[in-house]
Amino acid sequence: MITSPSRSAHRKPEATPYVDLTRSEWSGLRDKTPLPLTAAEVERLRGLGDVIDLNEVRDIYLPLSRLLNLYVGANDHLRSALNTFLGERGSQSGTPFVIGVAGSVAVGKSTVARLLQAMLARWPEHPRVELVTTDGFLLPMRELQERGLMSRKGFPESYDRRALTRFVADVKAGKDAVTAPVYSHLTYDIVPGGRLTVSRPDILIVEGLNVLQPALPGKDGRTRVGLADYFDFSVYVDARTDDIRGWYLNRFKRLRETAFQDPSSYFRKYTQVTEEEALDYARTTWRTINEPNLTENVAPTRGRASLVIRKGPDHKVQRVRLRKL
Ligand SMILES: Nc1ncnc2c1ncn2[C@@H]1O[C@H](COP(=O)(O)OP(=O)(O)O)[C@@H](O)[C@H]1O
Ligand SMILES: CC(C)(COP(=O)(O)O)[C@@H](O)C(=O)NCCC(=O)O
Repeated sequence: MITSPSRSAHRKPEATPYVDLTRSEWSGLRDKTPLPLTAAEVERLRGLGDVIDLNEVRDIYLPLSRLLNLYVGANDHLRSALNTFLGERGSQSGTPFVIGVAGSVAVGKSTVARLLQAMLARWPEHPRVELVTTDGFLLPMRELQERGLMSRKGFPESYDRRALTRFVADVKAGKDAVTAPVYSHLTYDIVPGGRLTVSRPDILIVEGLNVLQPALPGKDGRTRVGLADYFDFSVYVDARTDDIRGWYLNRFKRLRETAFQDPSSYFRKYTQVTEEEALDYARTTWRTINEPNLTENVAPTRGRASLVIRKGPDHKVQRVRLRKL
């Protein structure tokens, strides 16, 4: 009797634009890239509560540094092809390669961004790497209060998104001395008169909660060019929401013993109450601000990232998903 093969045997593997790699598969892709940082340098770049060490740098961030070096080189070729085509209308000189780093509050994206900055700057092809965090583009506290947005801090509407996009567009266009406002975690506000200047870097890293958000349509209903449209590559730092919540609360506890003690800290009042009372405030902030923002705005942008790095409960990266199409 002839039996037909089961349906599933015939089913083609589902087409996906991603390649999923385990930690060890990904770490094997570092090839012979040398380790450019010392343990002391990694220590200096590590954020509060993060556990990144030299093993993590070797296994996770070296392959990424190698991949990005290859991408920057390929992008230069593409740029010269475009310049040849455009002739006089092409850009005068190289435009920076722009990398977005996205993820929840307290997921550790600033450590990832700082590590990438240090590692990418060691390549002779692109030594000038600038890092900008989007918190500088938050509306000043007074304006957030006036608009009733204090409990929406970090949500897309709490930023001057137009200024942020203009900033990245200007850097990408190769303008000299482009400036951005500066935020202070200490005062929980924009630093009055503070400016950060970026001058024609080889690479610009833009780190923040909402960097992968699509642009809102204009008043005429037309789509606008958004921040992420200027990215040549993007990284989403991912983890289970419960783990991130734990990291947020732990960090709050440790900040209470350190940065909050500073008389100019906005959070100084939480050093004057019991730890339990302070933690109650942090739990409420997580539940009413950071978690809804993660669920409604940040996590839905994950699929737009060129690379998703997934951390386990111990902060160590377990899996990596790279966009290949
Ligand atoms: N209230 C605070 N006071 C001082 N530093 C803070 C405070 N909140 C966050 N930070 C620091 O600011 C940096 C950015 O934090 P965050 O925006 O939560 O992003 P992530 O944890 O993903 O890097 C971290 O290095 C963190 O330790
Ligand atoms: C400043 C932040 C919005 C992060 O901004 P980002 O650098 O991602 O633009 C965040 O750290 C924050 O302060 N969130 C408000 C709720 C809280 O106090 O945790």
